Amino acid sequence: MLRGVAPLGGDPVDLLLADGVIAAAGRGDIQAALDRDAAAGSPVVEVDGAGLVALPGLVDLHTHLREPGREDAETVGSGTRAAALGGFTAVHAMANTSPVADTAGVVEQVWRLGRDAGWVDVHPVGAVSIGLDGEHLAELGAMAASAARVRVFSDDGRCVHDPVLMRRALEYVKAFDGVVAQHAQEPRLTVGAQMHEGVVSAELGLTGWPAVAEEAIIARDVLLAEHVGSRLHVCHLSTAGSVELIRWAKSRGIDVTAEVTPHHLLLTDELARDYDPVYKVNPPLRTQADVDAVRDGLADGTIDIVATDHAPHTREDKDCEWAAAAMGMTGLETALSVVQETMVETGRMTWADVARVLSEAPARIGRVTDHGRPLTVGEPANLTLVDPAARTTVVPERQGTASVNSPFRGRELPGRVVATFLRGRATVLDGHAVPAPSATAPASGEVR
Ligand SMILES: NC(=O)N[C@@H](CC(=O)O)C(=O)O
Repeated sequence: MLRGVAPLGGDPVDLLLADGVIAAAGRGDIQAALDRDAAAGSPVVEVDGAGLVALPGLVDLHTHLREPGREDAETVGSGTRAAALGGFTAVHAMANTSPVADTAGVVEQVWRLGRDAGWVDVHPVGAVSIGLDGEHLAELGAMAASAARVRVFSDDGRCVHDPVLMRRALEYVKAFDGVVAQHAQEPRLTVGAQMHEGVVSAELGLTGWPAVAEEAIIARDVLLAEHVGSRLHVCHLSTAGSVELIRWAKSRGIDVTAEVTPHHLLLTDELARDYDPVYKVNPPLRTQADVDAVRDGLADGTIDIVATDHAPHTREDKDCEWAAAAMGMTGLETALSVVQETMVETGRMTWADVARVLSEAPARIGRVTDHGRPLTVGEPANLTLVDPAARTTVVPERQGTASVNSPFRGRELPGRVVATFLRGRATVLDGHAVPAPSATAPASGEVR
C-alpha cells in the first residue's frame, strides 16, 4: 500500500499493489480492498508516500551489463541491482559482451540470468553483425524467435559502417517489428580519436572525434531507413547538428527515434582539461552549445528518450593515462537525478515528460509491452517512487554497480529513488535494495 503518492507529480492518491498489478487507486476503495486482504492473512507493507512522485518504472534502452565475459566490471546481478536502485524496472542489455550476443544461445543466457536475479526485466539486445565484425549479418531471426524475444539489434561500441549491411539489417528486422539501434560513428573519421574535436582537443594535443563523424552516419541512415521503410534508432546522440538532422528526418515522416545520455545533457569537453579518464566516453563529451541543443531537442520531442549508456569499467581499465583508458561511464543510479537537474529544475520538462522519456517511449521503441504503462488500476505494478526534494552526493563506492567510474563522483544531485516495484514486489525500499525471495520462499517482499 502506497499512501499519498503523487502520480507524475499530480494530486496525491493511495495506490494498492496486489497480484502484480495496481489493484486500486483512491481512498475508500483501497480501505475495502485492504480489509479484505488483512482478513485473508495477506502480508501488508505500507509506504508513506507523502512528498513522493510516482513514475512508471524506468526503462533503459542502453545498458552494458558486461556478462558474459567481463564479470570483473559488472555482472547481470550487480548491474540490474544498480538499475533497480536507479528506479528502473527494465533494461536492454547491450550485445558487446564476450562472447558477443549474436546468437539465440547467448541472448537466452543473458535473459535467464536477468530473470533469476529478479531485480528488473532484462531484454537482451542482439548484435547486428557476427562478432560485431561489421561484415556478416548475425542470426537476427533466431534471436527474435528465441525465449529472449529480441527486438532491438545493435553493434553498439562499433558502428555498422557498411551501408549495404545496414540496409540489409533494416530490411530484415521489419519481419518481426524490430529496430536497428545505430552507434553513429564514421570509423575513418575517428581513427585514434580521444575526445571531441575542437578548441580543447587542440589545446590539449589529443586526437579529435569530430561532430561530422556522428552526423554523416545519421544522415546516411535516416535516408536508408526512409528508402527501405524501416525503423531506425540512433544511440547516444551528442551534437547540435545531429539534433537538426533528426528534426529534419522526422519532419519528412521518417520512422526514426533518438536517445541522449544523462552525461551529454550535463557535462562538456572542458572536463578533459585535467586528463581524468573518468570523463573519457564514446561519443565524447561535447561543447556547451551541443549540451544546449540536446536539451532543446529532448524538450521539444526531437530526441525521444534518455538512455544511460551505463558502461562500467574496472579500475585497471580506467585508472591509467588518458590515451590508454577505456571509454565509458556508469549511469544507472544517477540518470533520473541528472534529468531532474537539467530538465525539470530548469523548467523545460514536467514529471509527466520525464515518464515519457525515461519509461513510456523507451518501452515503446523496445516493444516492451508491460512497462511504461499508465499508473492506473489494472496496469502492471511496475513503478518507482522519487523524493524530488532530497539531495544526494554521489559516492560511487556506495552504489549498486560493481564499477566506480561515475563522472558525478562528489557532485550533489537532486532527487532520490525511495522505492522501486517490479510487478508489485519491492526491489528497493527506503533507498535500499531488497533481494528477490528465492523461487520457493514466501513472497514476503510483496507490497499490498
Ligand atoms: N559508451 C562508451 O564509451 N563505451 C561503451 C561502448 C560504446 O558505446 O562505445 C562500452 O561498452 O564501454
